[in-house]
Amino acid sequence: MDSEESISEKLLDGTFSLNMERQQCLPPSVIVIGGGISGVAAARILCNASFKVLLLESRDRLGGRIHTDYSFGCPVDMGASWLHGVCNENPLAPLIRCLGLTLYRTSGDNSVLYDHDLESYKLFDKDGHQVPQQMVIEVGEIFKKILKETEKVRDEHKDDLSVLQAISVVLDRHPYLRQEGLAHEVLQWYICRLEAWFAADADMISLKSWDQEQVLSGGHGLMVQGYHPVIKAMAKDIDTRLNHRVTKVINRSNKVIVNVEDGTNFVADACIITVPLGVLKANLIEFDPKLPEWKVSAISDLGVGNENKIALRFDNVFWPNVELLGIVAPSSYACGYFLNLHKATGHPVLVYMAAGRFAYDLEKLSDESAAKFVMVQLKKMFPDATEPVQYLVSRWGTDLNSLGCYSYDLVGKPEDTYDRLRAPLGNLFFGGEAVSMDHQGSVHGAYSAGVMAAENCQRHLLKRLGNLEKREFVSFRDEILEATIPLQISRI
Ligand SMILES: Cc1cc2nc3c(=O)[nH]c(=O)nc-3n(C[C@H](O)[C@H](O)[C@H](O)COP(=O)(O)OP(=O)(O)OC[C@H]3O[C@@H](n4cnc5c(N)ncnc54)[C@H](O)[C@@H]3O)c2cc1C
Repeated sequence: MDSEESISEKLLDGTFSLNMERQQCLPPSVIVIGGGISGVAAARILCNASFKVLLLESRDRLGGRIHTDYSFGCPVDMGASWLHGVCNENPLAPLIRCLGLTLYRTSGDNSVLYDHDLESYKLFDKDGHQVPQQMVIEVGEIFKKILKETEKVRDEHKDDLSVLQAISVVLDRHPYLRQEGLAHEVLQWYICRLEAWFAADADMISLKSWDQEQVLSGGHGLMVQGYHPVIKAMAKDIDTRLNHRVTKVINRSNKVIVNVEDGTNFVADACIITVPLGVLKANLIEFDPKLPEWKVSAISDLGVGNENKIALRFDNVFWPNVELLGIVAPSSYACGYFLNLHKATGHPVLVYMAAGRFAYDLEKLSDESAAKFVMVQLKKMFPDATEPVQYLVSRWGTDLNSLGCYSYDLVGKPEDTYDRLRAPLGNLFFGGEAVSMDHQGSVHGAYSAGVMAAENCQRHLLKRLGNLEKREFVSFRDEILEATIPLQISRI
């Protein structure tokens, strides 16, 4: 006779017959699809509550859009790198504190526009001349005025517009806000920074909702040791299958059957789906029964942006000790900037960051050509720049495991899109950054969305399986909240 343990093993790996009567003594079983922070958080909550959990991940690593690369001999985050909201209210703060991870605060400002201190910029024109700091400040003030005026445009229009449309209405009404020559290029650079936050071009971003997010307080902090330790700590002892790409999810009243690309099937009482929105949009997972129309439209009503990083490691540091080196240009598309990791971490690494259509265009280049392109940009600023000894290129837009970097609000997005996106379907629950209640597109938002999906799933299963009293609600957060160590911030 099978032991309790082996029965539940078989239940999860699909070798047990489907019409088997459930034995009351078995723990409820849940399959979590996707091993990014949302999936790992969901799996952690359920493991801690003594559920039988299986985490299926298509890549050969956990972390998803958190990807700390160590090939430079130091941590370099090719996906998320900032904690947005360096404060104790950040749901990730307790874990970051517990792990003793250091944050390098690039700005104490909560704004999505000025997420780096102005004095730590240096902007250059295409001929390598530094833009006078006074001009950078003055154009920054003008940009603020333009954005303030777009609020009036928003109030006047019943239907949503794009941020770019609103800016051109404002400039038509107030020609004195238009900038010429170098000042125009600096204005484009500010637009480029705004676009970077959403990872989308200004003609795609919703005027109605672009500034509605309540960004957590405490400013923005770079994870000096990288984000990976957070994933590693949370994923400890979770039954994880890497290289398991899910292709089909069959949702029945008392079971969920999950098919993997290699033909393996797994069965559980419920399933939490945390794959990126881009993967759902591309229909890479088939659902049986098909997803209802209201869910399908929620998936298509949200946008997914793109951002790519090209990290360069040098033998020596030939650039100034500022956090960001920017290049201004006649259009926001042609502007660019490098994050100086040397200032935050002491390692001679620059990270070029590209967003929106430009990020997609960069993916058309080979790694070598992309690195060459970036070096041309760098040499405009520093003609004596040495060649990099190593480089890394991300491809979040075309990688089938992500198909974009994070979600954003498209123009005209219906009000209830997020509610529909996160609504469960029988035994299926939805996690991932895009379903976050308040902080879509962020690591802490993705984490909270995973926790929420797990708690909803836990409640649902305990009710369905009728042993609510026997099991306690145990939350990962409760355990780590005990920690009283302060956040370690290397620059205040
Ligand atoms: C370049 C970049 C920069 C960013 N910068 C920041 C930042 O500084 N700060 C911040 O807070 N956020 C940032 N983000 C956003 C942040 O990384 C994400 O919001 C968050 O990591 C998403 O986590 P997730 O668990 O929802 O999704 P993911 O991390 O994408 O996890 C989903 C997982 O599902 C897997 N998967 C996909 N398809 C399948 C399948 N068919 N079967 C099984 N598994 C599958 C994927 O491989 C992946 O591991 C950035 C993102 C990018 C790409």
